[in-house]
Amino acid sequence: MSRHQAYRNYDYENDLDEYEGAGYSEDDDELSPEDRAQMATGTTQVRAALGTDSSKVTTQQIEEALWHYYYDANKAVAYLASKYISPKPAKPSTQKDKSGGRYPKFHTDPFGTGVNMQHAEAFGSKQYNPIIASGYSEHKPRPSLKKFFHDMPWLDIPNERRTLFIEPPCPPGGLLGGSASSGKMSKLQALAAARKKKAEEQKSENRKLESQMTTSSPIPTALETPKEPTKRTSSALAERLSSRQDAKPLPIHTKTQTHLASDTTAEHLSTVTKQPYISDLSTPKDPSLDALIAAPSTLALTLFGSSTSRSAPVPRKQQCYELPYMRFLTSSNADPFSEPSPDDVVLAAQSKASNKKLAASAHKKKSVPNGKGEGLEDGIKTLRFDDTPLPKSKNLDVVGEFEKTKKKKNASFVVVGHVDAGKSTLMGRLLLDLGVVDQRTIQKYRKEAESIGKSSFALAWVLDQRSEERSRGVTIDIATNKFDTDSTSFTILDAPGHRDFIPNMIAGASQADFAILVVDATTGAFEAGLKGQTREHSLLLRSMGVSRIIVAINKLDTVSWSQERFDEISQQVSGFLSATGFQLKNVSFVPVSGLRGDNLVNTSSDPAASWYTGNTLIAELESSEPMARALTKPLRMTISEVFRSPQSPLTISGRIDAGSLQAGDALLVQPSGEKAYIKSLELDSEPVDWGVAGQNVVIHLSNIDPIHVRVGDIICDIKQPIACVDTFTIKVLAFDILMPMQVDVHRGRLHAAGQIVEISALLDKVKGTVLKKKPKIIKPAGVARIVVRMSNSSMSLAKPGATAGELGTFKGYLRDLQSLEFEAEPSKHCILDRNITFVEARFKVEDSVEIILSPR
Ligand SMILES: Nc1nc2c(ncn2[C@@H]2O[C@H](COP(=O)(O)OP(=O)(O)OP(=O)(O)O)[C@@H](O)[C@H]2O)c(=O)[nH]1
Repeated sequence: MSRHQAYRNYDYENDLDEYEGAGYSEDDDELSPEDRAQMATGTTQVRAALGTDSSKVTTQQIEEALWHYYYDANKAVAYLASKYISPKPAKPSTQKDKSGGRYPKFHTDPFGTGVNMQHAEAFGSKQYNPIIASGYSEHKPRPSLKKFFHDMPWLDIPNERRTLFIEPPCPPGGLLGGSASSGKMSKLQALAAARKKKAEEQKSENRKLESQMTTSSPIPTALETPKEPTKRTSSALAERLSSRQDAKPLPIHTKTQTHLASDTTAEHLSTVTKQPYISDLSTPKDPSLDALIAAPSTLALTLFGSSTSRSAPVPRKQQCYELPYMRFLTSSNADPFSEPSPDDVVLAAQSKASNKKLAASAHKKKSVPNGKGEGLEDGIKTLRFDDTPLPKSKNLDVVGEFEKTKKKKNASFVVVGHVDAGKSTLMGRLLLDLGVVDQRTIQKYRKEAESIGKSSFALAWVLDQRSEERSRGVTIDIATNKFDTDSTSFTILDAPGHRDFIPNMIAGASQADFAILVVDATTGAFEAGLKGQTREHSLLLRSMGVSRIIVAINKLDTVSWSQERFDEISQQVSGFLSATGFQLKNVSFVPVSGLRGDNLVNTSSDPAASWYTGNTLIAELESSEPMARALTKPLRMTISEVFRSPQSPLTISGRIDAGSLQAGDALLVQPSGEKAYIKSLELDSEPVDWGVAGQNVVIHLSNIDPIHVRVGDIICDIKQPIACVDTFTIKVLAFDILMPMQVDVHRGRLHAAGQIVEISALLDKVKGTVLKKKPKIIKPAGVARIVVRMSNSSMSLAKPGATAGELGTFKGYLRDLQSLEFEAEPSKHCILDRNITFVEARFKVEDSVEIILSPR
């Protein structure tokens, strides 16, 4: 039987019956062998001590006495002698225990009340003795109490040695009842006493003054003398109120009065509130008011003590008690708001300081020759209330500094491809082989992955850090990591392959110099990918201006390193990429196995892979030139993260697309148009003074409210800011039928609803000349110039993990942006609200464009 079953089957009633003694018998109280031995020895000793008198007591009586006195033969003898051998006459009845008087129950409380049974009997309190109540009473002579307790000396302490309970005195006034008058005073107490004395003096002076005023001006104010009470007010109460008024015209807190002064009752109430209702109660004018004053409760007496000596009977009216510590409130501190608070003091000092500034500025203006008195006005305008000091700039020649440094190249690459192509595993393995991640970590990941049945994902966990990504086995957001080779400092941007997370892939691609397109060589998987995200990602890369692609044909171990499979895939992908607009000289193919690490850092040792003699993946990465940096162009940086850091409540990060920046620079955040300052900045977690195009930097901003800064916004040069537009003209290559229609406009993680409002012209694909003006429709593969207008309401931020539904679908792209002209209309500035995105002609700077249109 299980433990649970045992509990279920347990017969509580039966057991409780037994416990309560329904079947109680003497046999149940058998003595232990040790008790028996002690009892036998004790009995012998008692009989010996009693001598001839031992015949007057039974063995049972001896045993009972021994039991009671814990086998102390002497005490048992004394007891037996007094009880049975020479008993005192006429003793109150005694009772026999239910168990035959053999057990200590005789003197103990069977209900656990802690009451000594014999003691209770002595007081004649039958309610404590259930034995008597249950009919077990027995008339037996009992020893006197004194005698009975003779061996308990603590009950017979002489009076002079007894502890006296001394009643605590009334609170003397020290905080928490601490001494205020006796003993040596602390400095604090002395200060408090001095203040109190001073305050009392002042108070008495005030009283004198008031009494003089009352006598000299008999015209009472409405608040000082209540009008006739309304009917609702009882006459007794009215009398009491008026008597209070008469009794003490104390200072009035006008704040409380003004609120309620609209009707008579309110006036009364306001008048009451103004009174410190404590002390005047003790001297009611009318003796009938005694009836209204309740006697203090016991609790009040305990808390506050008696206002007079308790020994003398106290007239009721004098039994009114002050609230604790109220009498220590002096006129100087009776009103806690009568003096400025510490905050008020600080504010006053600040306003004084700013007044000084103001005065100085006004003075300056006044001294200007025109003397038209505009100085003060202008001074107020220019007055800066945000007193955060502006960060100081070192005014460095950043480009010159950058060129002086012999730093490694910086390159970012995005890893894209169909879902489960093996992108994260490939990067995890690369980092392991490069020594960026150690074997122990991988072992740990392997163990953890095994525990959730995903052991094959252990390497992917190096980049997939989120628990959701790990449990689902898919990448959700861009994961970044860094590694260095001899020549270059690389930033990995591992993109999600799942179509639901396309916005995150776009965000990653927008920061990349080049891409690794991972293709799954497994039979069927490559074909599925080509219809899916292998194709889509390639198109997006092209749209983002990424021109260099390394195609990693992965999982070749699953096809026994078949060279034919490799060639077949290479051919198909080359054809597709060239059709998409990539130049094949910028595309390379590497056969790899991410899981086993073949051809990543080291050439494959598998004999089946010996046919490949080309570069490893890392060699291909090193040979890839990052995009040309637009160092001397105006500053442009898309914000990829906004967060709070220990250095600043507003920290942003992103890749500098163009230009340069340094600590202390003023920036403009678009589209909010708000100015900010660079407090400090970091590169690779190290504080630096400056940053240039191509670097991923962390910037701590100051002097701007965080509400003006969002992910996807652009940081730009304050003198050459980016223009915000809502209508723009672009040249597009149509992948689908194109006509005046609703579209989604995407830029990085931002997107906005838009509309093709006009098709200006059909263009020649090669020469770009106009073939037809204002065509109604453009067929797939046609090139056209169109005008797009964005709506002002649908711009939104694509949160990490946002699904395609939230962003609109990417069913097809309207153009290849490589050779586009971009004709933004700066006259139509985006000033409607923050929901309007803006478009920038970035491709003119770096030959890359971030705008994607998708049909709605
Ligand atoms: N046999 C074999 N399996 C591999 C190889 N590379 C990856 N895999 C397996 O492919 C599965 C998916 O790997 P991931 O690295 O998560 O794929 P991914 O492309 O990053 O997935 P998403 O980012 O979610 O699109 C895992 O079970 C890996 O173990 C390889 O070279 N050989």
